[in-house]
Amino acid sequence: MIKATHLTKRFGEFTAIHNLDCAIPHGCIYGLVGSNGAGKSTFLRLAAGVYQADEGTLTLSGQPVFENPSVKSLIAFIPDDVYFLTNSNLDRMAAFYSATQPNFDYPRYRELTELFRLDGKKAISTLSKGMRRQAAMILALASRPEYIFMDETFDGLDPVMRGLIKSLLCSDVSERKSTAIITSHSLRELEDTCDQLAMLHKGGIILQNEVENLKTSLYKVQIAFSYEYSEALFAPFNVLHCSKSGSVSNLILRGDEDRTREKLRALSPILMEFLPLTLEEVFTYEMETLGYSFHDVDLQGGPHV
Ligand SMILES: Nc1ncnc2c1ncn2[C@@H]1O[C@H](COP(=O)(O)OP(=O)(O)OP(=O)(O)O)[C@@H](O)[C@H]1O
Repeated sequence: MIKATHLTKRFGEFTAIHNLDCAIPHGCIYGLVGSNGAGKSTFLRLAAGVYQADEGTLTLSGQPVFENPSVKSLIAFIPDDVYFLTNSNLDRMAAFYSATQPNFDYPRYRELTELFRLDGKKAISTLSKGMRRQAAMILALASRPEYIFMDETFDGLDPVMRGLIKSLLCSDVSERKSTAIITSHSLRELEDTCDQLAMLHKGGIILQNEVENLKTSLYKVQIAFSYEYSEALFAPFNVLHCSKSGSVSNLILRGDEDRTREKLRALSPILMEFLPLTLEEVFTYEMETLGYSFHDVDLQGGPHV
């Protein structure tokens, strides 16, 4: 379990992470989505023990991580600007990792190098940005970490590589019960990989939930009646959003779907259709109810509502 309690990090007068709480269970892929400057990298650096919190705590399996080498040795951290030893190649980096990471797995390293078709002898300085990201991922997965933290990992990767990294991450987490935190600007990038999603905004988590709960928490209903009616007809329902055009209303609803269907049917509609929402739509409406606009957080691949 990764647990942050009232976590706060300041840079001088500026508070980058403010009173953040979260609990991430073992075997979970936790997606942290947020706009530029939201605090994603700062949170990951706190989780990886690179930064010390100014207030609050962050623990991995109950242990503080800052200046705690035994806990740090269980972590693989891929920062947004991946770092390698100067004049190094992947094989030399693997030798370095095997000396510092207690679970480094050479057969797995070779398997992954072949899978990614990277030449272990080639100088890292000559690899493309995307290839350097792949190299960092190989080293991270071959380290057999208990915790894997990836900052903007899919940036600069082509769709095939993105798919490969996502599937390797998912199988690693499900087979070994490791725990992953991945960050992105794009909700769409994370939704097919993560078990839980959190929206970070100005250093605080404003919305977090399991992806399955998010997907089923809200639904859209298109409904029409032959008689004159106003939006007051829907007062008994948990309506987050209603728009009416002629006799047809589009409703965004929360609550038990079967019961809602039954109650709406009792109003004798001439048309009634239940439609699923995309995750982006769910975030949009959930954030609206919290007083935020999805557009304020300025995510790439914004909502289509
Ligand atoms: N070392 C630092 N010194 C001063 N301010 C910092 C430092 N690191 C981060 N910040 C500030 O903290 C805020 C959060 O930065 P952070 O890098 O965590 O955001 P982010 O969500 O990862 O952004 P991006 O998506 O652009 O990478 C920003 O306003 C940034 O300027």
